[in-house]
Amino acid sequence: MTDQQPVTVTVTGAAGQIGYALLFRIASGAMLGEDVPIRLRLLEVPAAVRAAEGTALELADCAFGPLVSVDVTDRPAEAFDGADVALLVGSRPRTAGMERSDLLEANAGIFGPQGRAINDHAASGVRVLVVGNPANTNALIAATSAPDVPRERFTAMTRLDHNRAVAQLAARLGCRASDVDGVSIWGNHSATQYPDVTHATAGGQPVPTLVEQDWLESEFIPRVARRGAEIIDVRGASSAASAASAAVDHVRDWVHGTPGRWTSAGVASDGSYGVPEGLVSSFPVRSEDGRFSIVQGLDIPAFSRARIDASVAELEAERDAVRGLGLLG
Ligand SMILES: NC(=O)C1=CN([C@@H]2O[C@H](COP(=O)(O)OP(=O)(O)OC[C@H]3O[C@@H](n4cnc5c(N)ncnc54)[C@H](O)[C@@H]3O)[C@@H](O)[C@H]2O)C=CC1
Ligand SMILES: O=C([O-])CC(=O)C(=O)O
Repeated sequence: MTDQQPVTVTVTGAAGQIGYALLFRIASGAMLGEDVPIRLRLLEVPAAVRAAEGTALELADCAFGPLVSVDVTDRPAEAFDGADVALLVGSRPRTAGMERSDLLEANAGIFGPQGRAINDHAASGVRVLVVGNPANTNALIAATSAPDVPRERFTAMTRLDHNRAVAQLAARLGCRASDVDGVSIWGNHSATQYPDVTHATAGGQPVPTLVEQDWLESEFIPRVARRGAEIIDVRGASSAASAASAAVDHVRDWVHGTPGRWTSAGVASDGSYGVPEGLVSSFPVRSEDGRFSIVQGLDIPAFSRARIDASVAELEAERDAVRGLGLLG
């Protein structure tokens, strides 16, 4: 028996494909540790509550040591009540004929109310990871709707992009993913993102001395930035298990730290590297004492500057579109 208080983890979109890959990892202890009791709260739309209840039955059947309870609801206030960690996965996918502004508006209708529910009901130290696309702007909407929660507690997932970049480098160099450090994802979780190896090392060697610039420009950067589309093309559905794994990595590192290395996450900009304050942009980050901080003092060559600026311009356009719809307060 453990006398530790259970940690409440809320997952939205629990009946979706990422939810199905994510919940079992969380319940097994992969995210917070095998000795940390977990209370799961699953939020779904009414039509998918029964499917989420089916997943809850399967979670019970795994007899995971850390899992204390699973509750399923379609009410955000109930789902986020006392939440210590909130994984916002459920979102409105883009469908045929939908303009980008329609997509932003539909998602604001989800992430605005969920942000308010987090503001009003979550635990005071809540940590929020937005996975549902467009993740960065959805995180901005949720954070804006939760004025009492510090901005730093709202993050967007670019860890999948980071992991993809690390994996591509490891494959190219014939080393293990764990030998690679110092990769940075900048900007938006979209095709404009900039996977940056300027400061990366592999087995302690600077990556720029190990790979050709031409490979970086013509293969590595577009491959990482368009990997989501490649998965959809080859798999016939968007990435799910890898996205779930990245979400587990993101929260685990946020809670337990990144001693001696760095990773990437979408965090509220403090103006670092010329990214307008408040935008939720991906940066290289370290995690210490339960907080992410942007890695400071990196040299940004002109090649990188142009790519960071292009992705940040897209984030500004998304923010302005949402603001134009009257959705940012
Ligand atoms: N940031 C990243 O790196 C990645 C983000 N994604 C995004 O994650 C999201 C989820 O992906 P999948 O699980 O594959 O989608 P899915 O369509 O299989 O599941 C989404 C689930 O969300 C639920 N949902 C919709 N509105 C909701 C609401 N208001 N409250 C609670 N639940 C709600 C739906 O009923 C559905 O069960 C998508 O937006 C996808 O684009 C996917 C891969 C990577
Ligand atoms: O591209 C998509 O729709 C899913 C996604 O965000 C990714 O795999 O990075």
